[in-house]
Amino acid sequence: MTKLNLPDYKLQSEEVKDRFERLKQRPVTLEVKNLYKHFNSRNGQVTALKDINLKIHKREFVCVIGPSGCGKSTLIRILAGLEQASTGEVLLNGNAVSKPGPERGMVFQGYTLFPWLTVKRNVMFGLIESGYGEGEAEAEALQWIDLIGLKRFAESYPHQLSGGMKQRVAIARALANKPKVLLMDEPFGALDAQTRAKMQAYLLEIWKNIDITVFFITHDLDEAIYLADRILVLKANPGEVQELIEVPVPHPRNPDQLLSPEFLATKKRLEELIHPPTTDTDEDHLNLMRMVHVDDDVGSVF
Ligand SMILES: Nc1ncnc2c1ncn2[C@@H]1O[C@H](COP(=O)(O)OP(=O)(O)OP(=O)(O)O)[C@@H](O)[C@H]1O
Repeated sequence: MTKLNLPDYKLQSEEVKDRFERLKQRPVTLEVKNLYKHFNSRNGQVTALKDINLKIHKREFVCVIGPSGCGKSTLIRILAGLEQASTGEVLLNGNAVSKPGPERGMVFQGYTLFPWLTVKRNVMFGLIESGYGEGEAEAEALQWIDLIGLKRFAESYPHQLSGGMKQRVAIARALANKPKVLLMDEPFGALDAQTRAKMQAYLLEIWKNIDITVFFITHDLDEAIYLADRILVLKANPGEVQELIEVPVPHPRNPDQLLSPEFLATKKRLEELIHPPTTDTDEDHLNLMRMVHVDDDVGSVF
């Protein structure tokens, strides 16, 4: 097998370097400071998050990856104000976050639409809650429904929509309240590969056109690289920052870049971080010895 000669994932073209320079000059929208989260469990205290520090700039797209149990969902729930930090703080445009608020829209994996409401009513829901009158909320909701390409389905119910369409409505519903930050916890995790790819392109298109900062959890390395400006890699037990990677893939993103050297170099680095090579255990050696002993031909393979 030919070995690919990949560049260092830290190597950035002038174009990418310039983009990060500009990005870092934008105001900080979301800041996490010295954040710890402990849970009490039957087996004692679990430190789900340890000393997390992070500054996310206006209109930045940050993806979060890490092994199961590294605290991704706990972190996004704290950012959403659904969970409290044990110590440390979260600041949104300099103000401490302690509960959910309209400046943070949320889209999670399960289809969280109200099944008894039409698409239009689902999108209107948050607007009515925040004080819009019926007519105004309807006009605003219809604009968002149009933007997500579901105008024909405004009067449909969630069960009449495909998975991808439901998530588009969930995105429209979150964005209708004009949040500053969109918090997404594996929003495309339940979709088939083709729909997922469409949703990624679609999300990037929306992000390009509106003033929104995105914090996006995923298990899919390609998805993280394709979408993110930076990727936050967490490790487990305790959940802490392992690396914050500046994705060296230029914008605008397109699916052809999935095979570009900088994309593959970033993926290789993420794989090293997420799935470090396992070392041989005593057990592996025992099994090998057993194989060599029982067979006359097997031995020649080694
Ligand atoms: N309410 C809770 N009570 C006790 N422990 C919890 C609670 N919520 C999370 N934990 C623990 O905190 C750690 C982080 O959990 P969390 O669900 O945030 O991880 P995750 O990275 O989102 O995992 P996954 O990728 O599997 O969804 C785990 O050890 C989990 O068992």
